[in-house]
Formats: sequence, C-alpha cells, structure tokens
Amino acid sequence: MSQSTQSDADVAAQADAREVARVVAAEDAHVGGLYARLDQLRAQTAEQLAEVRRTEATGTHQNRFERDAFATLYEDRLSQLWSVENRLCFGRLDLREGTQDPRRYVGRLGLADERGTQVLVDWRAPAAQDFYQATAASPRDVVRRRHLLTSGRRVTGVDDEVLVAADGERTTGDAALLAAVTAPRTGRMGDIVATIQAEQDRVIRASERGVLVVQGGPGTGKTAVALHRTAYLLYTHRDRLARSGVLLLGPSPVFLRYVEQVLPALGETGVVTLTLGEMYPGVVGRGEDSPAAARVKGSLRMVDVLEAAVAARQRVPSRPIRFDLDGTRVQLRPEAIASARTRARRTRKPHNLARVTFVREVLNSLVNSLARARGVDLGEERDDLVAELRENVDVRREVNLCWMPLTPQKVLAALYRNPALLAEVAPGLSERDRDALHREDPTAWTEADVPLLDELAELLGPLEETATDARAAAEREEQVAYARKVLEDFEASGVGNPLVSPELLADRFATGGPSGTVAERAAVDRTWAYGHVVVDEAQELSAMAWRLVERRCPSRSMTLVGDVAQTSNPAGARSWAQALKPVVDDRWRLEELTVNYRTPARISRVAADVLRAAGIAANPPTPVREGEHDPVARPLAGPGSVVELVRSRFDALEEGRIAVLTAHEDGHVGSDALRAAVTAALPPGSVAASPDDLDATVSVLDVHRAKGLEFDVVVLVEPAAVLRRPRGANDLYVALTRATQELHVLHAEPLPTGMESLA
Ligand SMILES: Nc1ncnc2c1ncn2[C@@H]1O[C@H](COP(=O)(O)OP(=O)(O)OP(=O)(O)O)[C@@H](O)[C@H]1O
Repeated sequence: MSQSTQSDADVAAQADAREVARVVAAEDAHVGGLYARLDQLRAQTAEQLAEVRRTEATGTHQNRFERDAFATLYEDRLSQLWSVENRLCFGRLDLREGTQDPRRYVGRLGLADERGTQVLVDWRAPAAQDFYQATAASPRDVVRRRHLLTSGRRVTGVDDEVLVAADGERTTGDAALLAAVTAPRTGRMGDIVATIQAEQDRVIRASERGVLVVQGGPGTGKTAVALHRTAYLLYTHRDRLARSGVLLLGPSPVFLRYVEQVLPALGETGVVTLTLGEMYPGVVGRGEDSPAAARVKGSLRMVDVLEAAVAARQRVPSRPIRFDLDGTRVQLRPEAIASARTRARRTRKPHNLARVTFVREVLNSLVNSLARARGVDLGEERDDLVAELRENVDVRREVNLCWMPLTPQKVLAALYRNPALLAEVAPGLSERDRDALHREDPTAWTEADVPLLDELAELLGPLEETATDARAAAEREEQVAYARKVLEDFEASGVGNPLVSPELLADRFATGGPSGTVAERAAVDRTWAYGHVVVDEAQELSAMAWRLVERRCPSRSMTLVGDVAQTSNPAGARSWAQALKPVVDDRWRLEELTVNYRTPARISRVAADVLRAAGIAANPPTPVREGEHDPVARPLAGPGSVVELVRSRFDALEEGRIAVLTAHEDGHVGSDALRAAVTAALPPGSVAASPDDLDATVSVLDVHRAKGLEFDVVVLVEPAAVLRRPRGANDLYVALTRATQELHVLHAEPLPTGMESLA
C-alpha cells in the first residue's frame, strides 16, 4: 500500500516537474523573443546614430543644431536600451478573460514589435500597476501574477501567484521576494522592480503634487522606494521634470555611492544627486561639528543672527567723515549716512544690491556739499563731480567701510573667528552656544555651515547684478521652438520616446547659451529651482537645512523619506510635524511603510526592545522573515576579540559583506584602531581601507557612517558606548538593524536595557 502511494506521489511529482519545465521553456522562448527585439532596436538606433554622425555639418547654425540634437537623442536612447539588459522582463500578468490585453509581460521598459504591438509593458506604465497592486483580497482583474526568475538572458524558473483560481486554490508566490531579500549583499544597492510590494507601489505612484512624507522603520525599503519613485515621476512627467530636474538629497557621499547604480539600472541618468554639504556651489561642507555646534547651527535662531550680522555691516560712524577733494574740504555727516542707509534698506533688496542705492544716496549728499564748497552750478557740473567722487580713493574706502560688498563666506567666517562680533549680533544665544560656534579655522566648512551660507547668500545677493540679455533670450526662444520640431520628428521616427524636453535639448546646443546637462547646470547654480526634490534620511535635516531645501523647490513638490526613530543629528527631527511646521505648516501628507525586508525577526526583536526601553514611541516594522541565526553576545577583550570573531565569520562567509560597527572612531576599540587590527589579520584587499570604500568584504565603521547601509553580518562593538552618544538610543537602533543575516555583539560593559536577552 505504502509502496503504491509512494509511486503515485512520484508520478505526480514527475508530472509536476514536466509541467514546470514546459512552462519555463515557453517563458524562455518568449523572453528570448523580447531580447531579440531589444537587439534589433539597439542595432537600428546605432545605425541611425552613425548615419547622423556621418552627415556633414554644413551651412547654417540650424543645420548643425539639428544634426547634434538628433545625435544626442539617439545616444540617449541607445544608452537606455543598453541599461535594461539585466532582467529585461521579470513578470507576467494574466488578467480575466474579456479584459483588454489579458496577458501582459512587465519589464524595465516598454517595447513594441515591428507592427507596433506592445510586447513589453514598462513597469511604470498604468498597464503594469496591477502587477504590484493586486492582492488575493483585492485581485482587481488579475487571475495570476507570474515572476520570471532569470539568469542572464535565460528564464530559469517561474514563481506563480494565483489570485483567482477556479478551484479556490491559491498560491502565495513570495519565492521571488524571499530570494531577493535573503540574497548576499554586494555593497551596492540593487533595484527592486521585480518585487515591489503593494504598500511600496502606492508610494511610488503617488501624485507628485505637494509634500509626501514616507515614514518607515529600518529596512522597509524607504531608500528603494524613493529611487523607484524618482524613476516613476521622470517617466510620468518627463517633459516637465527633464527640464527642471529632480534632486535626490542623500545623507552622505558614501550613501550616494551605495545607491548610485539603481537609477541608471532603471534607465534614468539625469537625476542630480547631492549631499547637504554640497548644496552650496563652490563650498564642500565636509568638516565635523561638535553636537553642540550642530544644534546651534541647525536652529532657526540663526536666521536672526545672520540678519543681524549683515545689518551690522551697514555702519553709520559716530562722527563726520572729512574729505579733502583737490583742496576742497567737504564732510559727510552721520545723519546723511543714516538717511542713505534707511533708503537703501527700504528697497528691501539684498545687501549687495541695496548697496547701489546706498552709494547713490551718499554720493548725492557729497556732491551737494562739494558743489556748494566750490561754488559751482550743480545742474551743469553734476556728472563730472559724481565721477570725481567715484574715483576718489578716500571716498571709495569710506563708503566701503560703511557698506562693504560681502560674500557669505566672509560674513560667516568673521562670526566664527570673532567672539566679540558674535556677541554683538547674537545676544539671543547663550555664551555656551556662542563658544560652540567659535572655530580656529573658520573656513573649514561643515555640513551644518552650508544652510547658513545659503541663508546669507539670500540676505546678501550676488556681488554684481547680472544683466539679462534680451537678445540672448529671444535667440533661446527660437532654439526651443526648433528643438520642439526635432523632437516631434524623432518621435515620428518610431525609435522611442525622447528622454529630454525641448528646453533641455535647446540648452545643450544653443551657442552662447547655458550648456551641459541639468545636473551640471544645477550644480553651479545656487538658485536652481528643481521640479521635484527627494530627500532620503530626511529626519536628519535641521530647521536651517529645511529652509535651504524649500528654496530649491518653490513648487513644494517633494518626497521626504525617513524614520524619526533613527535621527542622530542633534538638530534633526523628533517628529515630522515639528520639523515641517516652519516649512509647509501642516500641508503635507503621510504614507507609512510597515514591513521590514532587511532584518530578520530574530534580530529585529532586540532592536524593538531597545527602542521601547529608551521610551521612543515608534512602531518597529514587521519583519518579512524569521531568519536563521539568533543574535549572540560575547565578552569584548580588546581588539583581539574583535579580530578573532571577524576572522571566523570571514572564513565562514562565501559571499556577502561584514561590518564592524563601533561607537566612535577613536579609542582602542574605535573604528580606526579596529580597522588597522582587522586589516592586519585578514588577506590583503578584504578590508575596506576607509569608511568610504563599499567594495571590500569587511568594513569597519563608526555607527553614524552605517546609516542607510546594510551588511550580511554585523559585529557590534560595545553597545553601551553607542547608547552614550547624543541621541544614542537612535544610533543603537540603527546599528541593530543593519544585518540581513547575523548579528554578533561584543561588550565589556553591561548590555544596554532591552538587550539583556542576548546575555
Ligand atoms: N519589495 C522589495 N523587494 C525586494 N527587496 C526589497 C524590497 N523592499 C526593500 N527591499 C530590500 O530591503 C533592503 C532595505 O531597503 P532600504 O535600504 O530601502 O530600506 P530603508 O527603509 O531605507 O532602511 P533604513 O531606514 O535602515 O535606511 C534593501 O536591500 C532593499 O533592496
């Protein structure tokens, strides 16, 4: 009996295997056809590009423009076609009978065959939405969702999710997701197009209008969602956003490198990615602030301080200034200077621009005195007298001393260097706060200085007003009209949609006009207004930083992703409402991500306990898997114990990455010392030489550098010391949520409350 059951089961299994093999072979053939079409389009576009390049650029400027513009469009299209090689098609949707296009293949970009029939739907298109949104509870028109598992160009398996089955039987289809979340990490973030979950998709496709805050605990895919949303918005609002640009503001250069491959893999290369420290052209804010300095610099009280600092540079002397002008003595009285200052201030222009009014008024006053003293007719001599005054060195020096042309760097450096000046303009700051701002090298700019420089740039204005050239504007208008026509021709050629707007195309080629990509132009233009701004780790922004971001995005079309339970900046957000009140008041909407795709439940439970013990009110996300390894704690006996542990994990690990996380850089178990010790013990090249290196197997970092990153194995050194940092509970929470597989804790001090279960 049991034998016959066994053989029945075998037969059934064999039949199943044959069926799976048949399905896989059919999908493999289909996907093969899609790659063939992709190859064909690549060849066709390359040929068109070569042809355009062969064309002699003769005759008019317009001819040259047309040739170059077409070449650019073909280049863009070609690089887009090459960017989708990996997992070109990853899914199939089977819809209810009677639905239009009941079988849809979903992939990285849209493809049509030679007859113009759609053969692959771009994941961002409305027709692909059900691939991400349909659930068993709300299947929409979807009968089955199929994930295609691929290796190179071949389909190696399928993972079906049957949402509406005739026999009521449903399959879950989470194999693709589980495979993705348990895969070894490479040091670079990958895209998640194939497995975007419904709550993430809602955020990705949300309207671009207004301010959208995406709150989510560690590992909920906030960064992934922010990047996919960026790609989605560029696809959906290409015309507007290609022109104005999208800014992705990330927490650190290393984080931006960690995510830099995601958007190009989604076919988008034009996004401007910057850290806050890079938001003021000409300055890179890399220096470190003490927590006290960061808190003061981030506070809105600095608005008054900076205003006062600028006002203090508009001086009225206590005594008259006397001039000897070729033997004629005249004097400039304090009242005349005060009146010139009042008039200049009344213009409400920034300092450097209002200076024009100030100088004019002062010269008016002087010219009257001079004419009187010399007994000449002002009506006739006025221009000559003004010219004489303007050229006089003494007059220029004294006028400058009253109202000097200023740069933001100069004003801020003076405040940091000069305690007496700071005391004069910042009576509202305590002595301790003012001491925190004092700096020996005032130009060693930090990230928190950048919003202050930007604020000053607003108060000061440019050194010279740049005249607008009406002719250049008219020429540009002509170029834009011409570019529009080129784009229409390009679209009509059937190669695909152009990736740029007419304005951008015109800018790239207009002679004498602005040139370069949006990214290049925005990087040098402090007043660039982006069409959409995405901020990752947005909880770290101070009130002053928010003012800067707001100025870069007058349309207030923003996506802010972050987690207020992870804030480590002393000037960062404690709640979204508090942080955004001065920026947009209460005109923002909130979406929450609730599932943790990174950290297994066994590790997440410890992180949640720590959060609770610290009294931080946050809902830790629900882990998507239990995990295989319990977190463990061992005694810390100097650097040797760390080296020993890392070596054992290194030997055990076939693929993936290990991080050693410390409370500080300094000290005998700080990241600098441990990096040296671990480097000496492991094979050359296997340990990252600096925190910025993402490619080596082992990284040794202090915890704030690990923000946003993830590793297969995390070795956390002395959690009690992490807890003592400013906002230490948040930092410890960050450290405990970086691991995708294993967490090892080494400690000499007692474990912090919430971690006792590891002892
Ligand atoms: N739908 C998904 N499919 C596959 N992997 C996913 C999905 N969503 C997120 N992930 C993966 O989970 C990990 C965590 O994602 P991500 O870094 O975006 O989270 P986060 O919310 O920004 O975390 P943190 O707050 O800690 O920075 C990444 O490896 C990401 O690729």
